[in-house]
Amino acid sequence: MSEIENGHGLKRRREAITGLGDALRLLIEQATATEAPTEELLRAAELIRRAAAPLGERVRGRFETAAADDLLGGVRLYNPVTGAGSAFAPPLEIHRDGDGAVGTCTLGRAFEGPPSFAHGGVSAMLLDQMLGYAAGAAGHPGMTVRLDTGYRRPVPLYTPLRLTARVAGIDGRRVTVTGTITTAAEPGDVLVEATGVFVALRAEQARRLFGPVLG
Ligand SMILES: CCCCCCCCCC(=O)SCCNC(=O)CCNC(=O)[C@H](O)C(C)(C)COP(=O)(O)OP(=O)(O)OC[C@H]1O[C@@H](n2cnc3c(N)ncnc32)[C@H](O)[C@@H]1OP(=O)(O)O
Repeated sequence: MSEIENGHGLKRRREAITGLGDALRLLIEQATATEAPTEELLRAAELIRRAAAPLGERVRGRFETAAADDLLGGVRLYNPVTGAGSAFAPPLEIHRDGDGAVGTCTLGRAFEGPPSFAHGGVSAMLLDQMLGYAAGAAGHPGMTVRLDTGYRRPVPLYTPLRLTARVAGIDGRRVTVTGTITTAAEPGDVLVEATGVFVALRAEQARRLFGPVLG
């Protein structure tokens, strides 16, 4: 895409994608929490359909990477957990912390399972990403083959959360990673814990699975 060939164009596009992601997340939050009159819902649906139409005029196919992404550099703006451009992502922000990783996010209404608490599948999704990040950051990237989650206490909505992950063991192609979710205010009180097993792909597997994307 010629408009982003120079660095300035790429920066501007990434900012625009983040801005669109922010707007979509606001929309999802308001649309999930709303008790506005029915007429307002009907009007909003029409407006949203109209706003979506031009975005659909140029789209990428399943095996095409977003022009603003950098797969090998780890930039994935539409990742459903961390992507600033994803309407679906909280988004979870992750950074390295010593030999592990720490993440932060706050979950809104759209992630609700039991009333006023997060859906258990959402907690598993956040932890899968955390554990996978920690495996990669430790130099052992792989795909999840197993994820065990223990739900000790419900995860509250609208509450800053803190997630942790660290590699617990490496055995050939298998990396075992453990992680937790707590509130940011009470990092000693574990709400959810997880243990994941990640398997490094053999070169032939990586080619088979991701060849069409990487070219
Ligand atoms: C910085 C970037 C951050 C990125 C974070 C990403 C986080 C998100 C990660 C994901 O969500 S990945 C998507 C979900 N995962 C998948 O779709 C993976 C589906 N599984 C596969 O495609 C295959 O299992 C795979 C290609 C990964 C491996 O296939 P193999 O045929 O090579 O596996 P194989 O059966 O030979 O097992 C390899 C090793 O793993 C072990 N293993 C397999 N399944 C296991 C399991 N369920 N539990 C424990 N160990 C297991 C297996 O015993 C064996 O150990 P050994 O080498 O010691 O013999």
